[in-house]
Amino acid sequence: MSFLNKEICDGDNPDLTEERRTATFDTDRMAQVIYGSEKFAARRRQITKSISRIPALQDTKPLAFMTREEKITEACRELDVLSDHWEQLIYVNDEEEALHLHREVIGMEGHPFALHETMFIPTLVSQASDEQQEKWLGRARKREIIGCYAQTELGHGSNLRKLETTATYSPSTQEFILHTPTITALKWWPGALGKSSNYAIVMADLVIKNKSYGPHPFIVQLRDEKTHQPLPGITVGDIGPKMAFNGADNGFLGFDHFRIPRGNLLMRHNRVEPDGSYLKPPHAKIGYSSMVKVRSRMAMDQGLFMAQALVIAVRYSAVRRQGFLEDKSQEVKVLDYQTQQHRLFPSIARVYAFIFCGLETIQLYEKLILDVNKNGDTSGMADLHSLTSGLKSVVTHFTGQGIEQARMACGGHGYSMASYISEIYGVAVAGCTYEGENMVMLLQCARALVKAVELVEEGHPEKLSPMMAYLTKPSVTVDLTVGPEAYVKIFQLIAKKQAFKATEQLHKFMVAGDSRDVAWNKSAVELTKASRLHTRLYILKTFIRRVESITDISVKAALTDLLNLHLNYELLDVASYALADGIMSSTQMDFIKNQLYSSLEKIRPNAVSLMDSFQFSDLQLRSVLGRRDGHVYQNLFEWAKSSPLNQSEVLPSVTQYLKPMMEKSKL
Ligand SMILES: CCCCCCCCCCCCCCCCCCCCCC(=O)SCCNC(=O)CCNC(=O)[C@H](O)C(C)(C)COP(=O)(O)OP(=O)(O)OC[C@H]1O[C@@H](n2cnc3c(N)ncnc32)[C@H](O)[C@@H]1OP(=O)(O)O
Ligand SMILES: Cc1cc2nc3c(=O)[nH]c(=O)nc-3n(C[C@H](O)[C@H](O)[C@H](O)COP(=O)(O)OP(=O)(O)OC[C@H]3O[C@@H](n4cnc5c(N)ncnc54)[C@H](O)[C@@H]3O)c2cc1C
Repeated sequence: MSFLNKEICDGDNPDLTEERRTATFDTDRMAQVIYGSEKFAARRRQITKSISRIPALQDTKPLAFMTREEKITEACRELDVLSDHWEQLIYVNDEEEALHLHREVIGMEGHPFALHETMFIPTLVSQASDEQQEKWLGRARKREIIGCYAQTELGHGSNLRKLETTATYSPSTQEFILHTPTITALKWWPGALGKSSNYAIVMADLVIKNKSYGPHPFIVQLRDEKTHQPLPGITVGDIGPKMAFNGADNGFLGFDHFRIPRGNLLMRHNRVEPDGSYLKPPHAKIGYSSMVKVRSRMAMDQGLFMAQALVIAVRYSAVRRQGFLEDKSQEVKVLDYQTQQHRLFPSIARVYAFIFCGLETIQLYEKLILDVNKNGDTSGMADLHSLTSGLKSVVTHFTGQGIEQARMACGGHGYSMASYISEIYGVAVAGCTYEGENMVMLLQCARALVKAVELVEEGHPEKLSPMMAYLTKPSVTVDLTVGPEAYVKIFQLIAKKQAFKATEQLHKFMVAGDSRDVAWNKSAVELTKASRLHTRLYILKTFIRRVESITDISVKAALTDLLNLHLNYELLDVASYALADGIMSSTQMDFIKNQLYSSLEKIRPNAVSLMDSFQFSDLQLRSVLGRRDGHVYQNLFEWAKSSPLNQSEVLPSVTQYLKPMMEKSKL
């Protein structure tokens, strides 16, 4: 059966058309699985089509040739055009549609509303009282004001309890006095803070009558709404160019005894009364919920970053011909090399795995916020925190690796900014740092694991959350030919062993006299290993659950091949643990390897379509190598010709220096 879409393929590179002809499934159906529903997958296509009909939303010149100022201006121009067409393009206030619109039109290099949508509004939704929402949320949603999330300081990011910015309550005036006492207390890094935002959520240490209550969120106006000048008492600016994200004005911010009304402390869960008495929140970490929101989205977002790089690399690998196999009359597509498949296909499997996890964690967060806001029920917070802490660390790490492999898989052209892969890499790996540095977050996940192991050791396995239940599983011999469940069992044993070993090491140091903190630090590497295994087990199980639930037979078959590749690749990747503990034999290792290689062959005919199914437009991809039509070489030449260096034949650097130098040498 062929699922070739004639309309799209006419005039495409015949090598790509051939790939699309061999697909065994319908890419529209696969898109429904990727994007969670038929409705949203269809809406995405509809929005993409509408965007393509608005000339002002097409790219003006390649981003690679723009300065930072030009990138920022271009993003703002696009935002302005978008806001004129907002209601005609998407359902207002639909978060997923808005995200798609931004991703496609503005791309990934950042824009003034990125933090407004991802952290400013979500903080108002989760932390502001009804009265406060009445005052600010509507204005924020209508984009009358632009906000960001200012938490990290020059001296502290990971350790929130040591943030130095203070918000001291003055009962006589019923105001908070925001102050930056030292240079290290300057807010540093917040996206869109430097030049674009006129409001911010500021995390500051709440101080009442000389007592510190720790970091709390405040809404703060930074700039005059008419002139956009910083208000007196505020120092604000851009922190300069970064590895990527250069369309964003990450900023610094300092306060000089800057006064805000009492009502600017976000008071949904805690309160400061006029006399300065403090009402505690129902959970000590409820003020951290905006971070949990972004972390809960990161499996999806990182999956989509890696997907973009892989669309580019897989399509390019199907049009790039180099070397020979049997037939010496024509060079082969590089995608036919086993090494190329081994470089790319496991990452394709991870993309799908991360996205399926992301769909779940986004829903878990939405449910949690509903429970907290409607019923004051915070019981889900600890589990979601440990899950998303592990997940953000694991997915960002593998996404970075996968994108870098995709770049190398494109040979020399991958290194050119025409591929756009270097930009995707730079943007994606920021995720290893933002929303909690990966090691720090793996150690947060480990706290929950150690607690769970201790419960088992203390004879209370019934108190374990479902995610931790595997810690009670007995060791068994497993027959891998049985299918996915057998792989899960082995993975569970490996993860369980590591969790117990790391906890044992921690306890050993404590018994020897170390404090828990010191013992924790001496066991930290082992603890992070346990967190990674625990998280990878979760990802693996989600992948299996999702594939089992699919009803379309051809889509399910294609994803089953991908799942089998994932199971074998993941198990092989952690085989050293299994071998060391005698969980797996070397014969089983050979079985896994053979399964892995045969999965590569099965996936090969579907590779292009597995990536086409993400239905990224060329506008969103911004890649000469990854174009849907596969006309790579002509367009690379056009792209190079548009380089500013090629706008004149003789550059000033030549007339000013090289020519005189050569003339001098002739004398
Ligand atoms: C229409 C709209 C459409 C659009 C809508 C769009 C929607 C969204 C789209 C999104 C897409 C984005 C893509 C691109 C844009 C990217 C931009 C980049 C953004 C980057 C932003 C940032 O980068 S923003 C700063 C993040 N900065 C951190 O991330 C600091 C890490 N640092 C900590 O987060 C704390 O410092 C740390 C370590 C927990 C210790 O906190 P700490 O010291 O207070 O606590 P302890 O360690 O002592 O822990 C004591 C006990 O608290 C427990 N616990 C701790 N946290 C908990 C919690 N949250 N919930 C429950 N429980 C918690 C813990 O588990 C312990 O429990 P136990 O005692 O039982 O073991
Ligand atoms: C692109 C980008 C966008 C950002 N956007 C925002 C934003 O919008 N708003 C905002 O407030 N912030 C933002 N940030 C800041 C970001 O959240 C912090 O950089 C991040 O939380 C890490 O903190 P840090 O820089 O203090 O790292 P550090 O904690 O200084 O990390 C340095 C090293 O120390 C290690 N380390 C630190 N603590 C521990 C520990 N307890 N145990 C073991 N190892 C440890 C880390 O693992 C790391 O290797 C952004 C950052 C980036 C890169």
